[in-house]
Amino acid sequence: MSFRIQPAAPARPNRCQLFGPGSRPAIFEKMAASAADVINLDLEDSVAPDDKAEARKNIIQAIGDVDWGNKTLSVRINGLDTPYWYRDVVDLLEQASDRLDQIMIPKVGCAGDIYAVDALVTAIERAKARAKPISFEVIIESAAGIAHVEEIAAASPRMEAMSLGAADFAASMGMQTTGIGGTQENYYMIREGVKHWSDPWHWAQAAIVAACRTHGVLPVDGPFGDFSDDDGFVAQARRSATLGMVGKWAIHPKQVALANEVFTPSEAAVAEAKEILAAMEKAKAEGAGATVYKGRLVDIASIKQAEVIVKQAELIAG
Ligand SMILES: CC(=O)SCCNC(=O)CCNC(=O)[C@H](O)C(C)(C)COP(=O)(O)OP(=O)(O)OC[C@H]1O[C@@H](n2cnc3c(N)ncnc32)[C@H](O)[C@@H]1OP(=O)(O)O
Ligand SMILES: O=CC(=O)O
Ligand SMILES: [Mg+2]
Repeated sequence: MSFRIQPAAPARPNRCQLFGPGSRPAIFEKMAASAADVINLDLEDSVAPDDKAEARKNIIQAIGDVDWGNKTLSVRINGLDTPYWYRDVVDLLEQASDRLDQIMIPKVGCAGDIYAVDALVTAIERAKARAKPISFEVIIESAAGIAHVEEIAAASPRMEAMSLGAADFAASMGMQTTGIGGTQENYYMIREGVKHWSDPWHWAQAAIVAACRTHGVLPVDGPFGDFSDDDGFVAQARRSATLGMVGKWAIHPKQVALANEVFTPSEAAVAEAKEILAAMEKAKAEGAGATVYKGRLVDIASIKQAEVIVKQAELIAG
């Protein structure tokens, strides 16, 4: 371990982030009633330019009027390359109730993008004597974003979460696909005439996880566009969970239960983790740093691995 201890990420469940367009207020109550840990009301790409102002009003009203329970409530503002974002921030911070927890900043390309939003948010919070500071989450969805991912993760104490946005990421990278996440037909290796598909999102996800874990930020997998393909969603989510991500977006309500299931450690996984901890306690009492569990090595690093699973389960159980 480096001299610097790895900071813990925020201790709150983030298994599923359910999105809905701010221009579609009829679904807000349904979103609130869902089993998602995080709600993302959208002002950005699911809202047409002519509807931006109305969507802002809908969201500001719903933040105060709807019972969001104990969910993390977040609004995705427009990107810093648009004429909309400053008005999103000003109106949300000046007019929405303190129930708003978080702002999601899309298409971040460098730490300076976060600095700009932070400066504006901080000024309004001071002017309005806002009781609860707004936290930030960002989307890595451009070549610049992934190139500067670590400085972005470190950009502000407000930073709580970072998602991979597969759709815009693919476009920015010039990838030959219109699919949003998941298996890509042409990304395969071939051996003895048999195709073996590989994962084109893997490296970006791993870079995001490393940046997030270095700076105490929650790494999250973004959208999976084909909401008719449950198996594809689950396979993508399982890969993300295995890599260290804590949750995934749902762009349709049917994806919420799938994400919650994948990102909640199973009873069997928790039981095994606890058995490893017990085996290591016994080894320690006997003066050993390593022992054998089910025919395989476990040692002091295994304690940390097992604790990841046990702590995650405890966090979700509340
Ligand atoms: C690449 C990105 O940036 S992704 C993030 C931005 N995108 C978004 O926010 C899109 C979010 N999703 C949606 O807008 C919608 O789910 C759509 C357009 C994909 C599909 O909408 P619909 O055609 O209404 O879906 P469908 O008919 O299957 O809806 C089934 C039910 O779920 C409801 N519903 C649909 N979407 C949502 C949602 N996001 N949250 C809660 N409930 C929803 C519908 O109102 C309907 O309810 P009902 O049974 O009471 O009538
Ligand atoms: O905003 C999300 C994306 O995939 O793009
Ligand atoms: Mg996007």
